[in-house]
Amino acid sequence: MKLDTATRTGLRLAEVTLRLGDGDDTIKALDAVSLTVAPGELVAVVGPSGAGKSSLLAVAGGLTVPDEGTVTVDGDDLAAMRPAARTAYRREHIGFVFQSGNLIPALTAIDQLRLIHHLDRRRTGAPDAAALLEAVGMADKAHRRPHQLSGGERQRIGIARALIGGPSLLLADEPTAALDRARSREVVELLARETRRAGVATVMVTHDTDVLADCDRVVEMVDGTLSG
Ligand SMILES: Nc1ncnc2c1ncn2[C@@H]1O[C@H](COP(=O)(O)OP(=O)(O)OP(=O)(O)O)[C@@H](O)[C@H]1O
Repeated sequence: MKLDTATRTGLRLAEVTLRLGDGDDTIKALDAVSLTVAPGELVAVVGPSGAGKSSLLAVAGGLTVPDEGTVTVDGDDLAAMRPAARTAYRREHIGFVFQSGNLIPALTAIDQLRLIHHLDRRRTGAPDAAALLEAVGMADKAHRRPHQLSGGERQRIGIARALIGGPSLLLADEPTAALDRARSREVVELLARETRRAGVATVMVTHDTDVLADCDRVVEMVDGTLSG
């Protein structure tokens, strides 16, 4: 399961500004935001509703190109890529974890991972599906479908699926929103452990103050600016 992580430098946002809306309604969803996340580091982003947390994940993941500033993953400038190249780059280097796992209902746990592996055939050196299920503590439930799993178990599969391509960057959008307190802690502990083991730079947006102790660093967004 060893990946070549020696050349990784992680995520770097430098003076990123993103304007949304038109005309007089234009707002700065991100206002000169700078953030560096090292390989193996888990950074939590907290802040009130509308502060710009989703916008931060969108630019970090190359889903939105900022108006100003640069976003680099392992030194590769996302904004400088053509859209098709950026999409390919995202598939190959960036993993996403969603609020509720977003699993495919008809597929077993291991097939959720194998599907991504299959779509991403070009990758070499990525961890195999069985090993990843083992790593997230789900080896004994590999053949269950999502409706036969708890919310926390589904989220474990969601994390394993995000890691299957051996990404450099992992972006998690409120991964504990659907979970109770104990399950939330377990899922974020897992995220922290896998972040370190896989040497991935992880950014997690959360409203959940219970899970912050398991993060390496907490930054706060207010009105499109970052502090912490
Ligand atoms: N397409 C859009 N057009 C105009 N304004 C937008 C658009 N999308 C988001 N916004 C505004 O940009 C700001 C930042 O939104 P964003 O979704 O990034 O906040 P957030 O911190 O993720 O909020 P929440 O915690 O509620 O998810 C908000 O003021 C929002 O109203």
